[in-house]
Amino acid sequence: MTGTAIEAAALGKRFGRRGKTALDGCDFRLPAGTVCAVVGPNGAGKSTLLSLAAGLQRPTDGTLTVLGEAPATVRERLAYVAQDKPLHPQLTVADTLRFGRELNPGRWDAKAAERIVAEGDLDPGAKVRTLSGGQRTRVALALALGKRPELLLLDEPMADLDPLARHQLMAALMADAAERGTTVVMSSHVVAELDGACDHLLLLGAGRVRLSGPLDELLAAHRLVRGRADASLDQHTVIESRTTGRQLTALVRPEGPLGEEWQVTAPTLEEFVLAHLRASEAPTLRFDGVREAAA
Ligand SMILES: Nc1ncnc2c1ncn2[C@@H]1O[C@H](COP(=O)(O)OP(=O)(O)OP(=O)(O)O)[C@@H](O)[C@H]1O
Repeated sequence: MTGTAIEAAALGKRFGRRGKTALDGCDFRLPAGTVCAVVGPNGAGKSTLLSLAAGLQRPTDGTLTVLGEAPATVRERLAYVAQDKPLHPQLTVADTLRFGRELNPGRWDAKAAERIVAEGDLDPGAKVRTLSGGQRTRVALALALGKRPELLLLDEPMADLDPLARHQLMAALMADAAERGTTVVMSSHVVAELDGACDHLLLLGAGRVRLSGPLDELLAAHRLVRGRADASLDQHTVIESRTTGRQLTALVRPEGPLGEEWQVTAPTLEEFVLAHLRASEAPTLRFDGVREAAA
């Protein structure tokens, strides 16, 4: 699949007249067919962005297009799993999936949905209200995948799953997305669960885009350096540096060759993301083809 899955231009969302600004001047483009991680500290605007993309809220500034259209007009082509995973508590698991089929005539994939449920050993006759948080997550993901969406929006989908279930569901989700070219946009606080799964990153901080682009390009623009605390990194953009005794460790965006006084390695995804989360003032970096509007 080619084209753009989501595009934001000067996107803003404010709650109430004098209320909180959740998103402010966000510009980014997400190509179709990618698996994108949305990362950022609490309150950064991740859930707001996902719910705007799902067409459940409207921007107060700028524009957001999803699959080339206004989000509310493409609801049939996307699936959204909210953080609280609202399901009907009185329905059984089987009824819930039946409901999914009725709501999605002509596109419901019963096999895909039933497989997700079966892999969790869920009793199809069990009422949703009797399920654990993790089991409900599984049913919500089954509903979402059964819909055969072109775009899957997942808000911290794995938060209440045990590590084995998380691993297994993540693998099932990624295999399904790869097979069908589904675009997946997934917010998460667990960087380790994104490693190997995501090929794109959108890092938000205080409602603004701080990193946007293919993960490999973003990572390749950074180096982890170790050296003497008195050596200079003046020529480079230092994202974060720490000094322990006489030793300095820093994540940098090199602006030229790094001198021989530095021991240079590629940062892991975790090192890269954590450094950016800690360094909230680091300059924005994007490789998504979007030219940032003048501040
Ligand atoms: N319905 C609302 N009314 C008022 N303020 C809101 C509303 N929803 C979100 N906000 C505010 O907008 C900001 C962004 O919230 P959002 O839930 O999008 O952040 P988040 O990045 O998803 O956070 P978390 O990681 O904690 O889930 C927060 O300051 C929050 O208080």
